[in-house]
Amino acid sequence: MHPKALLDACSELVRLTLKFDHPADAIVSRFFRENRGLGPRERATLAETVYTVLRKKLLFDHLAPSGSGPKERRLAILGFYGPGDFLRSALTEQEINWLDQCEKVKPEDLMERHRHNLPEWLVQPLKDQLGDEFWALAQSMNLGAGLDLRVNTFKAKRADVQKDLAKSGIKAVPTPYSPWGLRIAGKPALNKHEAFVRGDFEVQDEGSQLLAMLLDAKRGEMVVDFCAGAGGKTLAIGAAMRSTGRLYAFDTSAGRLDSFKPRMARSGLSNVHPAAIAHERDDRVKRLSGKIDRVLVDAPCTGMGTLRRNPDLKWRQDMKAVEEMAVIQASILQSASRMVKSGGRLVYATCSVLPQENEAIAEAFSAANPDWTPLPAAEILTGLKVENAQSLCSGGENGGQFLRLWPHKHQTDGFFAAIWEKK
Ligand SMILES: C[S@@+](CC[C@H](N)C(=O)[O-])C[C@H]1O[C@@H](n2cnc3c(N)ncnc32)[C@H](O)[C@@H]1O
Repeated sequence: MHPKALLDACSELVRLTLKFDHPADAIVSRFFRENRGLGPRERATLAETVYTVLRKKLLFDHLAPSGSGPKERRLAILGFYGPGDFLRSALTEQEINWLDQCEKVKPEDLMERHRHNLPEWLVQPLKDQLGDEFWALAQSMNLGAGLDLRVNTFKAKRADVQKDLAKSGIKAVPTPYSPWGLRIAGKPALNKHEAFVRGDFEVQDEGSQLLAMLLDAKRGEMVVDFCAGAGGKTLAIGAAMRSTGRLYAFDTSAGRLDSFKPRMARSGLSNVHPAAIAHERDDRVKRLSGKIDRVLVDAPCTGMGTLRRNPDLKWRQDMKAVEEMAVIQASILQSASRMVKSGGRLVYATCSVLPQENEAIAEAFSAANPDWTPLPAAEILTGLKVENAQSLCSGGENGGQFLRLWPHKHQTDGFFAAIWEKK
């Protein structure tokens, strides 16, 4: 595609995304469906340009007014993903001069907000938790996420998948914490790879793998993944159960559960039972009261731990959304907990880095439910032979109570988990 046409397409996609009326990934996918002639490199340029604009929106909004032409074009120029010469061949002389000026701006000349590119409502809760480390987090949140795989241990061994990938020139190394994970260099297309089609692996962040591990589901048990969505963690749990017992995958979104079906077929698991529920007090849930060995509540959340992948979320939410989410999270956790039998395990997890959705929910649950014993995440993970498990945790008397993953420290998305055992 001619550079000018590609820049025009980038500007149009920036314009569509900045309406914030749908999630950015849905808008990008739709644009690709409607423009089927786009090749893989053009798609990469379009997607990365839009994501850079979303990540650095405050900086670019600050720089854009000094240029001319439609605002979305100026933003697309600032965020353009590709060689500088290629971009410049699409620009007018005036635009080239403006871009040169923008590229000379030094970070020390910028205000804080133009450096961290985070909305004010999110900055203070992060600074309160992290102090000086806030800047390392802000920086890591404004970079793209890496690519992790979870080996389907029901079908394959990690070392064999690693060798299979190497044969096709894909470099993969074991993830530092999850015994199921491989970290891939770069972003190779994997969905047509033989090992993927065979169901030997799924794409899954190492953090999500650790959440599934905390449930520690065993062969033959009755287990519920309460907010199963497209089933990422369900598949990990099902493989840990060696396709035995019964694993219910509940979600209020039938659409998400539908997209789980092809993944389930690939995985070879026959113990998974997906079921759409109307809400957390659905009759299906009530019927299982006191019957389940382990329940995972991977609760809906603001997703503030996933800004590397979903940078639009920070502009589409606010503190009011966090507070509303907390009410839903508490209600789901309370309902889901009723299914657990005596001696059973409950795990509450989010992909948020905000204490309102994490520690506050877990501590309120513990206070209101004295018949539950909180279990320390660090001990569970150490027992499962996760190296340096303590470094993944925080809270409680010795800092090992909750799983607390951070992009800048652990190269995962931001995740939280709390665990209890029913007395
Ligand atoms: C964080 S996502 C789950 C991701 C999924 N566990 C995975 O690993 O791919 C949260 C899910 O909760 C579902 N959800 C929202 N409200 C719910 C409710 N009241 N009961 C059960 N699921 C709910 C959403 O549809 C969404 O799929």
